[in-house]
Amino acid sequence: MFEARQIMDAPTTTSSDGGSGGDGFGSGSWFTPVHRLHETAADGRNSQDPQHRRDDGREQSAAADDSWFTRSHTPPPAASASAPDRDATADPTGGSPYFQPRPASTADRGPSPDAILIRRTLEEIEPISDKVTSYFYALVFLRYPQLRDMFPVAMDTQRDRLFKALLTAGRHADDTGRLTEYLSQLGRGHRKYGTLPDHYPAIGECLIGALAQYASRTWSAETEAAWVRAYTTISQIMIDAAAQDEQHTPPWWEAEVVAHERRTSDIAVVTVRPDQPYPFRAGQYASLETPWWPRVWRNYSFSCAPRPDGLLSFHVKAVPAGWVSNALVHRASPGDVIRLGPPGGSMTVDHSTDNGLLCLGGGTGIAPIKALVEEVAEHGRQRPVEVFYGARSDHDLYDIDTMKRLERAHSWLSVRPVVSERREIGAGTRFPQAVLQYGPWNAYDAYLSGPPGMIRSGVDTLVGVGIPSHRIRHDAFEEFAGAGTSSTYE
Ligand SMILES: NC(=O)C1=CN([C@@H]2O[C@H](COP(=O)(O)OP(=O)(O)OC[C@H]3O[C@@H](n4cnc5c(N)ncnc54)[C@H](O)[C@@H]3O)[C@@H](O)[C@H]2O)C=CC1
Repeated sequence: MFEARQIMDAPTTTSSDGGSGGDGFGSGSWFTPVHRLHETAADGRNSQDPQHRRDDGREQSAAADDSWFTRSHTPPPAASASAPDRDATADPTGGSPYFQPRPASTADRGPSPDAILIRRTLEEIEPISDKVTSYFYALVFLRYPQLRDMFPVAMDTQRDRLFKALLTAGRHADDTGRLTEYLSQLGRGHRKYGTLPDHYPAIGECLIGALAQYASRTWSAETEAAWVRAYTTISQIMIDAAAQDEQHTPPWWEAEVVAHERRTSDIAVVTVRPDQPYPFRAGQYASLETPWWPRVWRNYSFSCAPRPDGLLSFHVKAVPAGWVSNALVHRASPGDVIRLGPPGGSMTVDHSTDNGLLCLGGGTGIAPIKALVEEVAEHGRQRPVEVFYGARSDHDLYDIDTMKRLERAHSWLSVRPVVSERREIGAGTRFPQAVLQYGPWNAYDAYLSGPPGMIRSGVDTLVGVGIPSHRIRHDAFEEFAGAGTSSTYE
């Protein structure tokens, strides 16, 4: 058994300003970060202010495992670990040997030695991941009790996020392009939690400690060294992205609720006014924190394109045990102030093509589809946009009036409600398969938003009718993370 603390002299990346401080985080440890986030954010908000401290990795993956909102999934980018022509000087990985692009000839031979070792660990712990997660957090809170305040009081659904994000990053170790994009977004998103570079060594140490404890069959000095290299790179990418972001963006935005419209007993359209300009694109999402559940963040897609008055809207459905969603639907009212994290996701319109847009929105998944339609309208170039709006019942088509209004205003837009469960037996239409009754879709890009099952089945359906997967966009729910159950996201 290898114990993380026995390898304090493991490879480190040091810098004059980034060494471990005397605050108990990673002192004398490894994974030393290069960049230090400034104590005071660009907007003057002090990330050390206990009022404003945010949980470190606890929601590490607002990007990582909250299914649909994880990060927008665009098909695998061309860049990968095997890209032979990568510009080494622009390498955001800091030139780690772990992520060194391999020549195509060797890349073709399969995963790197480190990736093989990491995958073996992951395979061993997968059946007992619950235990490993608990042990990991026990280590974090025991060894670094000062980190406890950064996590929500109740860890329930938050519990495995940080750990899953770390494992996810490890799992995709060889896919440099996607991993860098994922980790950069993760690093930027962590600013709202008050995460500092000095926190990373502590988390890394506990990660290795938990893995060493539970992956005893496959653990070895080589495996440990592979994980250390991986984590060093992972944290460096996140730290660098956060430091860069800090130059021009606040860690979070305060936003006042200016309108709260109940559409059904459990769905509300919430409109907020951010305290300063909030740049985003239609199709993206933001994480929201309410005053009632500090440090609990959930992601919601914007239901509007950027507006001249700067207001933002979200469609929120109160789900069972959904702390944030229930608060937003049943408690929030004009005058309340919530917090917004930075925008995330890449389910955005590609304006470089004239392809039509085939949009599938299921339930509250219609929100970002409406935003995409608005952006196409504002862009001015007429492209066919075909929206299929899936709901279980007529009652659940809570936004059909708005969508139909948009359809009347734009000749290039068609909106088709698809109701899957009707009173009359056999009267419902299957969604998303309903698109098969129309088409052809080969000159369309597809945008999917809704429950994970709908997205999976939608992707299968669309690939089946000939839309190549690189032209199908949706927010990822499994790409870099353990799939959430419907209770882990709102
Ligand atoms: N960017 C995104 O992808 C967004 C995703 N969402 C997610 O959308 C979901 C909305 O929930 P509800 O409004 O309760 O939707 P819902 O459960 O009522 O389903 C909406 C539609 O999807 C279909 N559907 C559901 N599960 C399916 C499956 N396994 N296979 C095929 N079709 C399926 C239903 O038949 C219905 O037509 C939530 O999970 C929410 O997190 C919400 C907003 C944005």
